[in-house]
Amino acid sequence: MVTETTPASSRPVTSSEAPSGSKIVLGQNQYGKAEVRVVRVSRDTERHSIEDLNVSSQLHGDFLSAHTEGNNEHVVATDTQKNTIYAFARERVGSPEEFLLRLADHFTGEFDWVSGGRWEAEQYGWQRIEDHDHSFVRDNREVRTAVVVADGDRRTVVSGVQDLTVLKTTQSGFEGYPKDRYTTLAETNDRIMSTDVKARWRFADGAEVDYNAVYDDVTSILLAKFGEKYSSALQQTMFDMGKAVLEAHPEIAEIKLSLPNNHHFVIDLSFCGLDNPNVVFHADDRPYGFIEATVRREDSDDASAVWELIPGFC
Ligand SMILES: O=c1[nH]c(=O)c2[nH]c(=O)[nH]c2[nH]1
Repeated sequence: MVTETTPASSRPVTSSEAPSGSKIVLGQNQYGKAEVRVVRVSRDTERHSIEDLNVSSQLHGDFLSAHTEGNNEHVVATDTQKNTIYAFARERVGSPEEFLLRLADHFTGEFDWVSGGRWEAEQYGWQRIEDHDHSFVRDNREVRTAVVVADGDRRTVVSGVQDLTVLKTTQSGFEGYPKDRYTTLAETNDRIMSTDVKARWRFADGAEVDYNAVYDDVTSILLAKFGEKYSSALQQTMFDMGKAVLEAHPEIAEIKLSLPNNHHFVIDLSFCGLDNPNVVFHADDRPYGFIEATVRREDSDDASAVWELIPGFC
């Protein structure tokens, strides 16, 4: 007879029977290599160029026996996934979206049990130093992002931008909001408005896209709309930004925006007898207002399964 020393309730469940009697099964799972930093130098001529990416690969498919039996015959090693990223970069990158689509096709085509996955990239910009052929300075203006979700033959491409910090010194206000006993905020029709633009736009299935050109145009539209007209609230400006992107790009089905309101408070300088007509501000880093929305075509398809794989957006 085996003597029990650990109370049954605190033992890990090692069989497929939970204490409640219901069977324990493997739920959603994915695995791969995260954050493979790959820098590709194009050096066909003396005038070099750089593509600087941070790529993650996650496979979906039949990996049941790896989890439940320790059988790795389906487990394409994460190390192999990393090597594949480097090897594919040897041929070309082109755009993060095309690069990820090639990885998706490779892994789903090469391994029968890989039914799909999620490939993601951040891309960092470099600018030439004074038109130099092979010297560059990192352009930290923003980070470009791309995600490809594969599910069988379906490919969903979501492009994006983040850390694009913008500020306007006037033509922004916030008035007409409800006042209750907790309200202290003064109404204003002249304030600084600033945010770090984080956006993701999903392409309609099967769209033929020049991803680099669309990226440049979408970021220009977002910037132009931020400054263009008087803002009654960040909510209004955000919707205008998203709407303008969809109006200009029929191949985009929807765009999600996630915008912190980087508050700038006017400092009261009366303590030393000075006025302050919106000249000196305190740039507060927290707390911040947090304004998020999806702007979409009314008849766009439901891509909620894809968005579940892209956290951080409502
Ligand atoms: O643009 C704004 N939207 C808000 O919802 C809000 N709330 C707040 O206190 N300030 C602001 N500003």
